[in-house]
Amino acid sequence: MTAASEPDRGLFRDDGDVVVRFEDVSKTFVTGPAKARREVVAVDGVSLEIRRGEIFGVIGYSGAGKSTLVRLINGLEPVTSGSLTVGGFEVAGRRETELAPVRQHIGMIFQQFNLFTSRTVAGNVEYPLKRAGWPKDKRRARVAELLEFVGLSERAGNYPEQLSGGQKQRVGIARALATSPKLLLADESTSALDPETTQEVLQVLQRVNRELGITIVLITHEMDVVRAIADRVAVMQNGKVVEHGSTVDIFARPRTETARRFVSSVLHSVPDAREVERLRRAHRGRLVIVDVGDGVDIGGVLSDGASRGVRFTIAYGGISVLQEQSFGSLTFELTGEDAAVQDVVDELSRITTLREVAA
Ligand SMILES: Nc1ncnc2c1ncn2[C@@H]1O[C@H](COP(=O)(O)OP(=O)(O)OP(=O)(O)O)[C@@H](O)[C@H]1O
Repeated sequence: MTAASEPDRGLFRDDGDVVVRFEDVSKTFVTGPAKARREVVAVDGVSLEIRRGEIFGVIGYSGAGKSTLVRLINGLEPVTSGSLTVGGFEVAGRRETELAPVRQHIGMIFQQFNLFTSRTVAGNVEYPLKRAGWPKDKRRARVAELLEFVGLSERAGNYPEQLSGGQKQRVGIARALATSPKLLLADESTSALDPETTQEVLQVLQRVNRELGITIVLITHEMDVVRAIADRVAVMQNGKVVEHGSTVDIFARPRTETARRFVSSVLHSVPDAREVERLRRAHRGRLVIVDVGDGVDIGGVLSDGASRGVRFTIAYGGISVLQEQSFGSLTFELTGEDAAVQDVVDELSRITTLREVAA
C-alpha cells in the first residue's frame, strides 16, 4: 500500500531521528469541588525520546500514567509543565486550534475499538477521509486499498456487530491509517482480545510499522505484547518512567522491581513467592537467583567453585531467546564450606545480578 498524498506542512520531516521528545513533562489533574480540590500527578517529570520507525512500548500497571502520557502526544490532554515536541512541533502550551496540523499526522486505535456501529466497515474507514475533504472516487479507492491491507476486503459491507474482536480492531487500524499518519498511537489495542486474536492484530501492527514505515507507540499492561513487537520499551510507575531501553535489554537486565515483575510474568524463570517458599523447604544450602545471558560465564564461576568443593544444584529457572539473544534466570542451591560458597556468591554478583533467597 502506498502513502496517500497529503499536505505535510513541514512537520515530521525536519525532526531528525526523534519523532516524539518529552523533556521533563508533567501532567497534573485537578479534581473535586473548590473546597476539596485534589491534585493527581498522572505523569511526573518524564523525559523520553521516541525514534522514527520504531515500535515503542509503554508498559505499567493500572493507574501508572500510560494513557495520560500517550494522550499528551496528540494533545487530547494539555501538558502541565515541560516540553513535548511531536514531529518537531512543540505541543506544550498550544491552544486546541493550533494542534490540527500535528494531529493530522497521528492515528489512534483503542481498546474498545470505538467504531461507529451505524456505519459499515467501509463507512468507518471512509469517515476520516470525508472529514479531510477527499473527493468520493479517491475515497473509494483508498478504502479498498486499506481494507485489503488489513485483510477485510470481503467485509466492506458488514456492520461492526457482525465482526469478531480482532476484525473490529483491524477496521480500527485501517481507519487510523486512512490519512497516512506518521505516528500511530495504540492504547491497549489488544487488551480486549484473546491470545490468538492478539497475535493476529500484533502482526498487522508489525506490518504497519515495517511496510509503511509508521512509528508506533503501544500502550499495554502485558509484557507478552512488548516481547512480540516492541523495539524499545518504557516502564511506568506512579507517573514516572522508572526504566527504559531496548526490549532485549529490559528482558535481559531489568533493573527495577517493576520491570523484573513484568519480565517474570512472561518468562516464568524467576520463582514467585510461593515457589520460593517451596524451594526453601526443599533446599538447605544457600539459594541464589542469578540473571543469565550471552557472555555471562556462570559455568566458569561454578567450575572454579567446584575445584574448592562447592557443589551446586539447579533448583529453578528458564532461558529464552529474544531477537537472537538469550536471557533468563537460574536459581541455584550452593553447598560447601562457608568461605568457598561466599567466594562463589561474590564472583557471581560481580558478573551478573544476583539475589539471595533468605534462609
Ligand atoms: N481526566 C482525569 N481526571 C482526573 N484524574 C485522572 C484523569 N485521567 C487519569 N487520571 C488519573 O491519573 C492517573 C494515571 O491514569 P492513566 O489512565 O494515565 O493510567 P494508566 O496507566 O493508563 O492506567 P490504566 O491501564 O488503568 O488505563 C490515575 O491515578 C488516574 O486516576
